[in-house]
Amino acid sequence: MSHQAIGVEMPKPVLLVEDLTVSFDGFKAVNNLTMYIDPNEVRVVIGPNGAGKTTVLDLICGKTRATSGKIQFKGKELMGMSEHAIVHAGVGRKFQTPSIYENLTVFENLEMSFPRGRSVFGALFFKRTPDVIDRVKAIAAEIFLTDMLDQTADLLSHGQKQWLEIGMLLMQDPELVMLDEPVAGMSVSEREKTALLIRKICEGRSVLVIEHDMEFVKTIADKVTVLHQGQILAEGKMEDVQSNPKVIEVYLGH
Ligand SMILES: Nc1ncnc2c1ncn2[C@@H]1O[C@H](COP(=O)(O)OP(=O)(O)OP(=O)(O)O)[C@@H](O)[C@H]1O
Repeated sequence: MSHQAIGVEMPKPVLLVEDLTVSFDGFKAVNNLTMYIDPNEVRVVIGPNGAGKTTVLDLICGKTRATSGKIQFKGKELMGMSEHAIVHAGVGRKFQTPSIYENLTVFENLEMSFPRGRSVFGALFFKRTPDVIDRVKAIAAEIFLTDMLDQTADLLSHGQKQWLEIGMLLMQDPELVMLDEPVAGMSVSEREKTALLIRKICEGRSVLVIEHDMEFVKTIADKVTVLHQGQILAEGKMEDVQSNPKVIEVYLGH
């Protein structure tokens, strides 16, 4: 038997985070964090308030500079790159606060996020070509807003605005999508649809989500990482993490 036949082929992680630390005036908000995210994986980061979850996303998207460690995306080091270059490399992030244009239609909001529409010249000479229209329509269908394409965004419900923002990220076809508390403030039915949406968008890309709603986490997560005081307390399948006594003590038991 050859050696190759013995080993099981592991997927190469899309995102590799190793020994990541950020210190704010000596306080380590993220402390020696190592995690790997696979292609097509939905990873959910949970943990108590102040555990460092948002800071991890800030570090990956270049908003905050790490003190030390590695962040590699598809083999490319992201540390030291500008936020813009990180987006360009294929990492999209949705923040908690919406950044849609309320007085533009759903169509226009999506259209503006098409990569060609983004530079000054792109915006000036932007043409509503069939490929743009097709892409806007395809994304609108994914985010449940086909019937709202001609409505201005201010008429959308809170949940629909959140979907629109996810749609604007998807227009750029990122390979890693990061979502910070995507279902906060949503109704039960909007949560269910958001879960479907996340399970759909992880086909062909990876999704990293911060979430507090455990019922929602159960429905979307391939794997869960529990953060506590900037470090990983536990990691694995939701069932295992949920029954982990350490996790119950610091987080789920409260
Ligand atoms: N720029 C900063 N300067 C100083 N301290 C910071 C900074 N950013 C975050 N922190 C601190 O780092 C810790 C982790 O914060 P972070 O927002 O990442 O936690 P979190 O797990 O996302 O919490 P929550 O669930 O409340 O959103 C907190 O104690 C916070 O006050």
